[in-house]
Amino acid sequence: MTTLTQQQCIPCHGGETAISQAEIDAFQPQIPDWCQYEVKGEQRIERLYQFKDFKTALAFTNAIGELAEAESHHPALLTEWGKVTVTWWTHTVGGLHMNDLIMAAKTEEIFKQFK
Ligand SMILES: C[C@H](O)[C@H](O)[C@H]1CNC2=NC(N)=NC(=O)C2=N1
Repeated sequence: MTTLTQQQCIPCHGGETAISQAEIDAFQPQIPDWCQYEVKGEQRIERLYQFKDFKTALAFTNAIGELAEAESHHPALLTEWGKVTVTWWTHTVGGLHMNDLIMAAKTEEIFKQFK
């Protein structure tokens, strides 16, 4: 089993396929606080992070934005007072790709710097 944080995202240009539920289940212990759900038939993973104020939530949002640009894989981010909801899925596969699991694990690493 490879460590998600040590992997890099691959560019998705279309033609890639979604990962299987068995693969998601195998990696889930590395991202235990993320929940998987479906929107219009597409799988996504999501986690809510909590912060002491809006400014810190915004700084975390920007740090995740920097990560997204560095890896060319981009989340949905909802920033509120004291909260950021991070959602990962892959538009080009219409569901979950390894990129999403990698990015969830890397999001966890960044959150450790905000604790
Ligand atoms: C070439 C580049 O990697 C692709 O356009 C990326 C950009 N960021 C992306 N982010 C997400 N979440 N899904 C994608 O399919 C996607 N495609």
